[in-house]
Amino acid sequence: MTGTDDVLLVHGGTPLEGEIRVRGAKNLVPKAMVAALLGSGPSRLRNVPDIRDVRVVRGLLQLHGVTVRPGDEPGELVLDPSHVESANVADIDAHAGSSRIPILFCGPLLHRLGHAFIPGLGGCDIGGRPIDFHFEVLRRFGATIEKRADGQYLEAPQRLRGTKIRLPYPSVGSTEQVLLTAVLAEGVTELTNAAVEPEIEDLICVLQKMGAIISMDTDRTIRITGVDRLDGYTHRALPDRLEAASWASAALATEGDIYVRGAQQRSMMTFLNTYRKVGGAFEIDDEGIRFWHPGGPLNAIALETDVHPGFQTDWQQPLVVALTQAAGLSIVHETVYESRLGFTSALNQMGAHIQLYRECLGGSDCRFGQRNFLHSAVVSGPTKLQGADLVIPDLRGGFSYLIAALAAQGTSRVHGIDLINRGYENFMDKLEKLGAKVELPGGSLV
Ligand SMILES: CC(=O)N[C@H]1[C@@H](OP(=O)(O)OP(=O)(O)OC[C@H]2O[C@@H](n3ccc(=O)[nH]c3=O)[C@H](O)[C@@H]2O)O[C@H](CO)[C@@H](O)[C@@H]1O
Ligand SMILES: C=C(OP(=O)(O)O)C(=O)O
Repeated sequence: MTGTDDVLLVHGGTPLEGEIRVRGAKNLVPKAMVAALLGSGPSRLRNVPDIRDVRVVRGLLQLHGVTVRPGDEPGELVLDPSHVESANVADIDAHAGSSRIPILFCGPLLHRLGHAFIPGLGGCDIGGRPIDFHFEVLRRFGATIEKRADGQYLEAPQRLRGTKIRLPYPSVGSTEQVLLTAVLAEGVTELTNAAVEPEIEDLICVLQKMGAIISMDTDRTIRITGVDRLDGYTHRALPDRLEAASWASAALATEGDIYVRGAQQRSMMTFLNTYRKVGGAFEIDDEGIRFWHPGGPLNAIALETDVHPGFQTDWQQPLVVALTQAAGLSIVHETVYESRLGFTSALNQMGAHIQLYRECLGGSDCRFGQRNFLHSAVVSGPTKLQGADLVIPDLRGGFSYLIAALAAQGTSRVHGIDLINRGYENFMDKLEKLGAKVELPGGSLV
């Protein structure tokens, strides 16, 4: 999607109603695809969504000699790493800036080839997003790292060795870095202060199926006993709890009613508690979760994002749109990323009242409190939203703008909608199914 195709006209004021389906999680599937590099035989990954982050990793894996083809059922990929050793990676620069996943190729490539090149990373612009923990972790395993203008060059002079690591913060990517490196390292690795997001548990399930030995304690400690060889796996990816929560927030903000097939209670418990406190209704069955606005005013709340099992930061932006419709003052404290509230200025243009603060409001002190970052918000509601011209800043901010435009009176022009394809499968078709009045500038209803 390029040029004028990248703009969506949204005629707001119609509740979203109907059923959509979420498939495998954006924050698991690409990593499970990378894990296939560790196997000595082919892997089968099921429930793979057609999103850009998956396409990017597919391209990268193919460049590294992994054959990727569709499997027997829709959404199944077969990944065969038999030709990694003979791959020609000359075009890897073309993948610079495409997503955050290339950094996770380090461990598997170091094990297989003894060297790795990592181009510049992409991902959402919601903070500095350093990768210092990743490199510290890799050094501890015995890798050497050289930063050059075009990216990072890594080498493993000998087999990587298990080690003891304590993360300064329970970073998701760094925990995955440790897992993907430790499984084939010599000896035992003990990781403390690890992230324990459901997507990490699912990655551990993938690795265990491959032959890894990994235990997870209740105190953020993960122990990995390295093995000499891993096989391929067959795995069905856990569903995308972040996408499911985005549609739940859309139901609330537009006063709608959406059944999200595939949504799972277990990975969404914290979100569901918050949804209920705000005044949203939900009903859980074996196949999914129905989310709806039960009528009457919504409640203002105090919300703090955190690592799992806290309120996931990627749930924050879509829910803030619903909070503009709650009666009273809501407080939002973003503690995972220092710059994830910038999207609220466009909501204010639409009529919302959201004030940002540098202080840690409404909860515990976080890493950003004394450092001049606007990372707390006070949302005063309810406010009527009016259509506006909006430019999508990042993935979840972009989905929030779609929700706000759908909840608003009048028409909005939403620019940069292609970014949403990074993490929301077929979102245009889903909007249509839910009765959204959206139109491409050429005039055709989507
Ligand atoms: C592809 C993917 O899975 N993305 C998710 C992943 O991102 P990602 O894995 O990049 O996020 P992290 O959990 O690593 O980052 C959390 C915090 O740690 C900091 N940090 C991280 C690494 C590092 O080397 N140094 C450092 O300081 C970051 O700046 C951030 O403030 O987890 C985030 C937190 O749940 C989610 O919002 C993202 O959707
Ligand atoms: C921040 C996100 O993703 P990424 O880490 O891929 O940028 C997200 O999914 O909201």
